[in-house]
Amino acid sequence: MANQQKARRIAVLGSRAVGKSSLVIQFCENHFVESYYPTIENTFTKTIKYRGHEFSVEIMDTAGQDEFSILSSHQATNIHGYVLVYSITSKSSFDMIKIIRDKILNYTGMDNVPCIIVGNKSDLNIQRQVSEQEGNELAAQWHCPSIEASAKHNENISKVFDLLIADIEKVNNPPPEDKSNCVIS
Ligand SMILES: Nc1nc2c(ncn2[C@@H]2O[C@H](COP(=O)(O)OP(=O)(O)OP(=O)(O)O)[C@@H](O)[C@H]2O)c(=O)[nH]1
Repeated sequence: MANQQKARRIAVLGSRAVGKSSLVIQFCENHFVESYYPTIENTFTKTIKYRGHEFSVEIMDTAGQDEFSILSSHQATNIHGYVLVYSITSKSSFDMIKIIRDKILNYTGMDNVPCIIVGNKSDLNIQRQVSEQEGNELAAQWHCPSIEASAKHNENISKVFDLLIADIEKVNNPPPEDKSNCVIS
């Protein structure tokens, strides 16, 4: 049973041109696309190993969101975890992931969902508009991991998906409750 693959669905969301497709293509196909082609929607699959288990992961690369776009049902439901991407060079893209997460929570009716905050384009430090601390503070508020990455330089890209799978598994297989403090009267 240990070798049986578990299927997981991940959606990658964020503003336009923050590097969602670049990040997914770097992860699944190991190359960087310099040119910019706006995405409508694309799905990729990849096997990820996490703690001795193999996960068959379907990654949905979505069109860039703005405050007026509406999540489609398949972007918000039947998804195990979300990669919320902003660019460290764009404060508005950072603000957009807060709007997107609110839309996901509204849509799913959940208080929290497994996700990871990704500050992409970390190679463009000179154009930085969002500090690493701002990303970390938001992650602390949402109880999720955050990471800065560069799809261009393939920095921290596979870590994004490892951390998200870990966050998803925390929800699906929570550690056993510590009953040591139970008092039976
Ligand atoms: N310097 C740098 N450029 C990047 C990086 N990631 C993506 N880009 C560039 O940013 C532009 C947009 O990248 P995409 O991956 O198409 O962005 P997207 O978020 O998928 O865009 P939409 O499909 O419109 O939502 C492209 O020109 C990429 O080459 C990165 O890590 N560093």
